[in-house]
Amino acid sequence: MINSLQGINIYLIGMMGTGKTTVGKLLAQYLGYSFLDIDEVIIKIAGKSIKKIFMEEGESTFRQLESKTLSEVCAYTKLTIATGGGVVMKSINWSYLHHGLIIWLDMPLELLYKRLLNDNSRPLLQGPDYQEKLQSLLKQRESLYNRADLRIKLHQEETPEIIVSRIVDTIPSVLKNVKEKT
Ligand SMILES: Nc1ncnc2c1ncn2[C@@H]1O[C@H](COP(=O)(O)OP(=O)(O)O)[C@@H](O)[C@H]1O
Ligand SMILES: O=C(O)C1=C[C@@H](OP(=O)(O)O)[C@@H](O)[C@H](O)C1
Ligand SMILES: [Mg+2]
Repeated sequence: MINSLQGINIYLIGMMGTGKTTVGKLLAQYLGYSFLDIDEVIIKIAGKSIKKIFMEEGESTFRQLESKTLSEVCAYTKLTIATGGGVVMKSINWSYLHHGLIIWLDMPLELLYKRLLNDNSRPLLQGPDYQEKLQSLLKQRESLYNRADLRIKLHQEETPEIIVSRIVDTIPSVLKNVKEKT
């Protein structure tokens, strides 16, 4: 399977907290790929946290940095890339994502609520009504996530290792479609 990927990048998309960053690192190791987290690249470029970028410069500056970073990384190969949950909202970003294989980590809100309960690093979820915010974001984004090449349903807590093995087992079923894009 690894050879038949031919170095094509893998983009993980999905809501905040689904495990894109955690699973992406392990998946990269398994595939012999390098790992990149778009949020981490932005933090390095801006020299501050995502939360601070939102606070001091606003979401639209963050979204511009996100698109710019994505456009630059898609020039490389053999990368597993964890995107931020909102990357699907800008149509230009799809032209970058489509350079590779797009995988949606799809997790029910109930599990996400638990994961994100004590997390204060995600600026869009601050405040006691974070569950409503998360629900409304999913409503806006679900049909966009559904454009992914592959959807991995995470209906219960599973270890990152198990999730990686499920991804790896499912990739061959979509490789033909992906090669047609390249
Ligand atoms: N499979 C998993 N099982 C248990 N906890 C997980 C799993 N994947 C991620 N987490 C935890 O959930 C939180 C969000 O994970 P993260 O990888 O940052 O998600 P994302 O990048 O999609 O926002 C982190 O605290 C992480 O340690
Ligand atoms: O869903 C979003 O709009 C965001 C998700 C975050 O990344 P994760 O999905 O890795 O948490 C980060 O990019 C930023 O806080 C905005
Ligand atoms: Mg992340």
